[in-house]
Amino acid sequence: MAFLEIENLHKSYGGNAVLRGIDLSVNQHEVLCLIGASGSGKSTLLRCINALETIDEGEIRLDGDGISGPGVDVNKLREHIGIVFQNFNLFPNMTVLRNIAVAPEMLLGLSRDQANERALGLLERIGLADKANAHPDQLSGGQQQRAAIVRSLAMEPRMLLLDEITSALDPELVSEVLSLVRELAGDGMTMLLATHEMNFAREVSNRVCFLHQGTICEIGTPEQIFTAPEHPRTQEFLRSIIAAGRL
Ligand SMILES: Nc1ncnc2c1ncn2[C@@H]1O[C@H](COP(=O)(O)OP(=O)(O)OP(=O)(O)O)[C@@H](O)[C@H]1O
Repeated sequence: MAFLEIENLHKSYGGNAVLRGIDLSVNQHEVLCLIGASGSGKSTLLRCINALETIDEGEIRLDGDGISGPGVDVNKLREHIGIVFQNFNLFPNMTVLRNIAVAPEMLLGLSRDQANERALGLLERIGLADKANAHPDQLSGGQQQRAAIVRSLAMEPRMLLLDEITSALDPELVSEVLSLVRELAGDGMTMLLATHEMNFAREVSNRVCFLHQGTICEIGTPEQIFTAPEHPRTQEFLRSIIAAGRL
């Protein structure tokens, strides 16, 4: 049994069918990258998994337990599955330390000292302990994104969803964020990522999934997808990526 299982997932916005029968599974400790053109449904898929969107049809299971539909404890679900967004979404009025400590304190019941200690340990890990008392706007985009990633880690999630986490960054700041993701992958964190960074997807993924207009066209190892794609849509997408110098 896969760790995360998605079966026949459908999601529409009004008349716009964005996800059209997604079947996907992610194994424990696996890194799976979603690639595809803008609007293909990558973010929506991640948001459905984390219950930020309701689903119209289908089922999502985590470790065998249903996590979609009515009756699901959304707070519990979000303890288990962290999500990091393109725009960091750090709380602007809190210090970096509080940003990381607040959820473990409020939701996991850690004491303030324990939560701060956990947060500081995470900041040390990413070399930002000296920024603990700064506010997010005093950090670079790359530093903010790394802080947002460890904020998710502070909840000790079983899985992370990463939604275009480098898209809002200046190119010179991308690598520090990708290095952190690479490190998490090395530690065995189960991750589902939506990314436009093809070289990164190629390097860090166990499998790559190509989405086209809300359906999975092709899924395979990075080697297979990037060097021998079978589906004409995947081939076309990769040709355009190569022509743009992004692979
Ligand atoms: N809240 C919303 N309300 C209405 N339509 C939405 C909403 N969110 C997404 N959509 C639509 O759903 C489609 C898929 O969007 P989504 O953001 O999932 O694609 P994506 O593959 O992540 O794109 P990108 O690579 O640009 O982030 C798009 O047509 C988008 O306009």
